[in-house]
Amino acid sequence: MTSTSPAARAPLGVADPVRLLRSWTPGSGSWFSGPAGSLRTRGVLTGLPPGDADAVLRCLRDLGDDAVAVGALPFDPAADAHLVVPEHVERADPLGAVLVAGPGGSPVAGTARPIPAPAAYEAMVAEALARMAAGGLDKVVLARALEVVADGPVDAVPMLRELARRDPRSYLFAVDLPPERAGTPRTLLGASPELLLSRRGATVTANPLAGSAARSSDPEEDRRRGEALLASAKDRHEHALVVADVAERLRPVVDDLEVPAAPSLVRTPTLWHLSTTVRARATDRDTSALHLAQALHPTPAVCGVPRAAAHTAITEIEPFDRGFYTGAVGWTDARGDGEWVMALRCGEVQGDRVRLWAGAGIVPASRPADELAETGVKLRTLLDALGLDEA
Ligand SMILES: C=C(O[C@H]1C=CC=C(C(=O)O)[C@@H]1O)C(=O)O
Repeated sequence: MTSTSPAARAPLGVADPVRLLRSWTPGSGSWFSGPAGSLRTRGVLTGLPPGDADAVLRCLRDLGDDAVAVGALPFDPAADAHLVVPEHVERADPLGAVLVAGPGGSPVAGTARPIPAPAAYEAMVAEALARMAAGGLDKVVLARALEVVADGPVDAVPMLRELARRDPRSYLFAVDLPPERAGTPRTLLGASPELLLSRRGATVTANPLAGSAARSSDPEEDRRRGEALLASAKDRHEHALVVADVAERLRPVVDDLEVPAAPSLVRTPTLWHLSTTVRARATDRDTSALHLAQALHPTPAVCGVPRAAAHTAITEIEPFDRGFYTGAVGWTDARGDGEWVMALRCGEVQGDRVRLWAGAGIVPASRPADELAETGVKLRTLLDALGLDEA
């Protein structure tokens, strides 16, 4: 069955996930795919208040039971979110293991400038370690960026297909952002491994990740690296800080919180991560997925502990504004259901520019060279989609 329906009125259709992916073009709306399904939106019925989850839920309820809001939350909770009610919404099964056939497109020709230079990123990590030694900061996530300037306009379509081809089981997204230049679409696209929060009926799920190790092409070495990550005291500590924060912030707004005592391993094509799936029951119909996502964000997987000190350190140490990177992308609907995914392993495409980012959690046992290398591996997700070698 396939249908395209006005978001606010008719039931949502169930379409072919590959067709939905193939239907996406920059500026035409947004596209999401994850283990629970795919979503493609078109047009804008109305914009929404930038950060007010109560007002968003009220507005969706006024529009009808099937109304959906989609968009992106910035890293800085004080900055404006970008949320819209689309004109049309289609849903499909997860892309999952579905083969996304076809060539990914030719490599982008151009230059990539690291921001800051690699040695300066190591100095940033050293600065964070000095702040930790001085007291008052237990963990901070520090990011670096690559600014790609291409020889012509960058086509986000083959990039998205290549991301999907390489990792169809990740949380894939292409979100329309408000253009900075009239007539030039601006898209945030990526393949994130991390679910910030989903709510389906009463079931609430969060899946914090923190603690990473590069994969190896040799199966034996790859397995060894995964096991070493699971046994690493430094990474277990980095991870535990995130899980504790997520549990503490969810507890007041949910029932029956279940937090596993130890993490497990998850993998992307390039990295192993420590992962904990937190489950709970939502009891209040006025607490939507957006409310819950905002209650958690920014978790120490992207900010740090304590949150305020980490946020200050990020603002003072990083040489750029993160914008929507390390924010969240996703949707919430009139019933309060929704899914918000961490905006990681992503890039922003606009005209002839692509900006990509990667960060790493810094704890007192971190070493600058290791964190630089880890961010290099994380940048590969988007560099591979662009067909570029630089990291
Ligand atoms: C900040 C990023 O990853 C976060 C999510 C998973 C693992 C992380 C880590 O091990 O440092 C980071 O906290 C990023 O990919 O840019």
